[in-house]
Amino acid sequence: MFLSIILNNEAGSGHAQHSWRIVEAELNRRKINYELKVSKYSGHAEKLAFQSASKATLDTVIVVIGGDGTLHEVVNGLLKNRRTLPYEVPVGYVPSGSGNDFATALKMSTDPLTALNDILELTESTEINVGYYEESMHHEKGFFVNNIGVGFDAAIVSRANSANSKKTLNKLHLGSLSYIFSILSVLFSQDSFQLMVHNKSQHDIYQDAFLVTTSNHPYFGGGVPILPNATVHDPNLELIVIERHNWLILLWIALFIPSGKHLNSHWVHHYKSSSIRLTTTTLEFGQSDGEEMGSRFFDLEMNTVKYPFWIKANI
Ligand SMILES: Nc1ncnc2c1ncn2[C@@H]1O[C@H](COP(=O)(O)OP(=O)(O)OP(=O)(O)O)[C@@H](O)[C@H]1O
Repeated sequence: MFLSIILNNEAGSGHAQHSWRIVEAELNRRKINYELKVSKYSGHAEKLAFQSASKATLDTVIVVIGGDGTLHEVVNGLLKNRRTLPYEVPVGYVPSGSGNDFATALKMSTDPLTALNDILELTESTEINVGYYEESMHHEKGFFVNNIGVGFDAAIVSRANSANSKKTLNKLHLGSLSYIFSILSVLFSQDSFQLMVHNKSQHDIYQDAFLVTTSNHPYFGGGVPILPNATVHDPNLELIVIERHNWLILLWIALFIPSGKHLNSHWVHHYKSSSIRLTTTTLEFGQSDGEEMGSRFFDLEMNTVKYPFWIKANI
């Protein structure tokens, strides 16, 4: 086995650096062949993944050390170039981010040594469903391992990334504080919007959509089981639409999320389908696996594709 490692030192407010030190020592101790590529800027891991896969051999595994955002970039680098690459190089993962929703969904260990040993012990890849989207307004296509959100969760991502305090809090390893401030400020300031959901022959219009998330598995926002029955092994995607009438109702719905009973609420709408299309009539924030899509009109069509992962999925 040859490991092509893609490391994002910034992930998990520096936690990935700590993971790498442990992984490096173990690889050297066991005399495993590897190369290291370090992501130097946002979007770089996508290019690095393409480079690694372009010169891969049949025994290559690309190992991501980072968070959901780094995994997202690597998967995009491989899947967007699927037709030109010589092999479908499997993706291994040492979860080292802040949220680690993909790892939570697959019940993967977040201990770097255990995650590495799981990779080294495996003898074959597992095919997992990954989300695919086409956004017609901007002629944009891409893949997601976790979810695509329009509205509330995307506004939080945008607010957290632009908060002046973020860099200072990250340096103090208090990045999650800037996230909490962002949730509270978006909860009170974000307006509801008009949304159309097209699901096969069904067309629904919501006048007061607030949280609109299409997911490949249960978790978003760092372990919140928003769609408890979704799974990466099912080619169907799940969509949740939460309407906003007042913030007290939103808090009431949030209280039921841990038990999964929020799905029974009058203001919560749930879809499960192999293909989902969403359109908005106002400018809204979007996010894909926690990466900003910007504020824009959306005409978003989503489905899933399969890709081999070198991951010991415990589900
Ligand atoms: N060298 C780099 N310097 C700064 N940012 C980078 C670098 N390489 C990648 N990035 C960006 O870092 C961001 C954070 O990475 P990632 O999402 O993996 O970690 P995280 O946010 O801590 O984890 P999670 O998404 O699981 O909460 C991503 O938006 C990615 O695009």
